[in-house]
Amino acid sequence: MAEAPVAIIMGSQSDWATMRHAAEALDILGIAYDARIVSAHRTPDRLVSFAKGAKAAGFQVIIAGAGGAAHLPGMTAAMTPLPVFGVPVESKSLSGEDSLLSIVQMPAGIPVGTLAIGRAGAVNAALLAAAVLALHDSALAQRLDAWRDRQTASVAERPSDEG
Ligand SMILES: Nc1c(C(=O)O)ncn1[C@@H]1O[C@H](COP(=O)(O)O)[C@@H](O)[C@H]1O
Repeated sequence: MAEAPVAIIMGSQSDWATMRHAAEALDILGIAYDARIVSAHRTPDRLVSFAKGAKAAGFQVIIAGAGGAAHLPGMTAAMTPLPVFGVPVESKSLSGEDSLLSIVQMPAGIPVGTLAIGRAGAVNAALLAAAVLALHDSALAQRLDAWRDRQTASVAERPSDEG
């Protein structure tokens, strides 16, 4: 079994600026993860070996971030029974709409849980991964509740000039 229940994979080093927000959210929740660069286009053999072996390696959830022609989440989902959450990384040319559409429009039968473009999507992918793991981990469920309580408490009732 892998020591980390969550794999964060991304198509390029350049995606880490976005995907590190997923990693940070997992850190806050005390969830171990393994972050790797895997590209359906540039490292296809690495993708096949990772995706086919992910369950046997002990991963329980996969977060996959990619930009542009973002085939990574869908191709990963095609080769593993594990839940895959896809994060569209904001691209320079088309602002991430290309990434979003590449990830979200999967054919029936092979699902990818698709998040928002960019940082919000990366954070929410981590929170969804946490929610899945919390179904069978009551201590984590309590940490997740506490995280939400802190978020709620941090929202002021009125706007301030100081921001
Ligand atoms: N979409 C994919 C895949 C894939 O889907 O397998 N592999 C790399 N890429 C994307 O190419 C973009 C540009 O990559 P570079 O910055 O390395 O040129 C990245 O956002 C990456 O996710």
